[in-house]
Amino acid sequence: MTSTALFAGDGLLGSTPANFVAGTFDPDTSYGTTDVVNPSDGTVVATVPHASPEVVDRAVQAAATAQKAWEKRSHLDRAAVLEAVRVSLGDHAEELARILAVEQGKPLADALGEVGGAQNFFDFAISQKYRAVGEMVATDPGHSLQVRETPIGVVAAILPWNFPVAIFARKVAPALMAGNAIVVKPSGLTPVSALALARLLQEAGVPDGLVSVLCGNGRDTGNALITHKDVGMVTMTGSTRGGREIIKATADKIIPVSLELGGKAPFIIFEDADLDLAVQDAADARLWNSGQVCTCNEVTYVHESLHDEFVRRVAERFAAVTPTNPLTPGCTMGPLVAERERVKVQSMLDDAVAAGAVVETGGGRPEGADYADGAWLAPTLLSGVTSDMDIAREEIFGPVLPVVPFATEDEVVAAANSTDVGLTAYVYTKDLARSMRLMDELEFGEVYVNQVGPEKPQGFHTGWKTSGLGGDDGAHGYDKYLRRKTTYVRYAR
Ligand SMILES: NC(=O)C1=CN([C@@H]2O[C@H](COP(=O)(O)OP(=O)(O)OC[C@H]3O[C@@H](n4cnc5c(N)ncnc54)[C@H](OP(=O)(O)O)[C@@H]3O)[C@@H](O)[C@H]2O)C=CC1
Ligand SMILES: O=C(O)[C@@H](O)[C@@H]1OC[C@H](O)[C@H]1O
Repeated sequence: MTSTALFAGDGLLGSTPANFVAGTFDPDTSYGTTDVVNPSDGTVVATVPHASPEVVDRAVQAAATAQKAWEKRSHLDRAAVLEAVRVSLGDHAEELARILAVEQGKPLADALGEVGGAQNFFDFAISQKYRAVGEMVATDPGHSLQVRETPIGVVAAILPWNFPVAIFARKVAPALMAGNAIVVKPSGLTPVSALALARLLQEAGVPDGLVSVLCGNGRDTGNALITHKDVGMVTMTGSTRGGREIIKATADKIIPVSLELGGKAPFIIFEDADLDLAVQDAADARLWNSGQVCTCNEVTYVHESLHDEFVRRVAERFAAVTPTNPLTPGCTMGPLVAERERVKVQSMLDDAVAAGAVVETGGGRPEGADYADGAWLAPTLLSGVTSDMDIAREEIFGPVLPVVPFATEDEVVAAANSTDVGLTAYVYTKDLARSMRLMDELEFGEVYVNQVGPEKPQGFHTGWKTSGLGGDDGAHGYDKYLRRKTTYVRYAR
C-alpha cells in the first residue's frame, strides 16, 4: 500500500504543515493545532496550525491589496492564470488524489474523479473570459445610463470535508474570475488538500495575497474570518447548523452570504420505472463517497408493487460491496471521514432498528481485523421504515439506506416535501406527464429524472428551505461573486 505520509518533504506539501498567508507559509503553532487523522486506521498523518485572528487579519489585508491590482487585469488575463491552474491540477492529480484518500477516505479512483471535477469548475470560470460585463441602457440624447458588474472585493470561503478539492475549486475559480480575492478556511477534518492547492495556485501564477488558506476551527478561525470588517461576502458549504451560525455572525455586516447546506434527498421509484436502472442508481447514489454527499439518496420511496424485489436486489448489491483501504487498487468504498461520523451514523441506525426498522444487510462495523481501527461501516439497507421515522427524515450522511413503500403519487409527494430541507430529489418513471408534474410539485432546488448526478458545472446547485441560500455553479453561481454599479452621464446639452 502506498505510504500515507503527507508532509514528506517532496511535492506540493513540502515538509512542514503551515497556513498559507499572503503568499508565504506560516508554520506558527502558538494558536493551537489540529491533528489530521487517516480514517482508514485512525493514525495521525499530519498536525496543522490554527490561524489566529491576527493571522486572519494579515491574510484579509493582503487579499484586499492584491484584489485591487487583480480587478484591473482583463478577463482574458485572469482566464490565462486560471487556465494554468486547471492544467496544473491535471499535472498533480495523482498527488492530490492520494492526499484525499488519506485525509478524507475516498477511494483513489473517486479522488482522481474529484480532481477532474475541480478542473471542470475552473473550466467553467475560464469560459467567462469574453463575458459582457454590463449594459448601456437606452436613455435621452446626450445622456448615458450604464449598469456594470464589479467584483465584491474579498470573499471568505468556508469548506466542508466531503469534497475538499472540488469544493475549493467550486468557490475559488468563479470568485477569482469575477475579479475578487478569496481567503479559504478548510474543514478541520480535511485541511491538507487545501494547503496543497495553495502551493499549486502559487506555482501556477496566482498573485501572492490573492488567495490565502487558513486552518483552524470554524467557530474560532472561521468566525474571525467571516466577521472581519474587510470581508465583503461569505460562501460556505456544510451543515445547516453551521450555516445558521454564519448568518447570525455576519448579520450586522449586511453582506451577501451564500450557503450550500444539508439535504435529505428522496429517491422516488414509481411502478412503471425501469427497475434495473433504479436499483443500480439507488445503490450508487447512496454509497458514493460512503454516502457523504449532500445529494445522496437519503431515503428511497418505492411503489409497493416493486418494494420486495427492490429490497432483495439492492440488498444483494450492498452485500457485494467490500469496503477497503482507499489506496488499495480497485477500492470502490472506503471508511467514513472520521470516527465521530461513524458513531453518529451508527447511533441513527441503532435508533431506527429500535423503532422497528429491519436490517436487510450490513448494520455496523464490518467483521475482520482490517476493520478494527478506523471509521468503517458496512453498506446497510433498512426495510420496515415508515416516512415518519427519524431515519427517513433526518440526514444520515453515511452508507445507510432506509426504504419506504408507497401506494399513490399524492402520498409520496407529500412525504418527500414534508422535511425541512429541499436540496436534491430523484424521480424514476417512464411517464413523461408524471415526471413533469413531479418536477413542478417537489419542493427541491435540484430534481433528477431517471438519472443521478454529479451536478454539471454549467448547472446551478441550489438548496431550497433550510438546504441553503443562493447556490453554486453556472451563470447564477458566478453572479453571486459580483455586485453592480449604475452610472448616469450627461455628455452633451
Ligand atoms: N449542500 C452541500 O453541497 C453540502 C452540504 N454538506 C453538509 O455538511 C455536513 C457535513 O459537513 P461538515 O463539514 O461536518 O459541516 P459543518 O457545518 O460542521 O462544517 C462545514 C465548515 O463550516 C465550518 N463552520 C462550522 N461552523 C462554523 C461557524 N459558526 N462559523 C464559521 N465556520 C463554521 C466548519 O469548520 P470546522 O473545521 O470547525 O468543522 C467547516 O469548515 C452535512 O450536514 C452535509 O449535508 C456537506 C457538503 C456539501
Ligand atoms: O457538495 C456536495 O456534496 C456535492 O455538491 C458534491 O460536491 C462536489 C461534487 O461535484 C458534488 O457532487
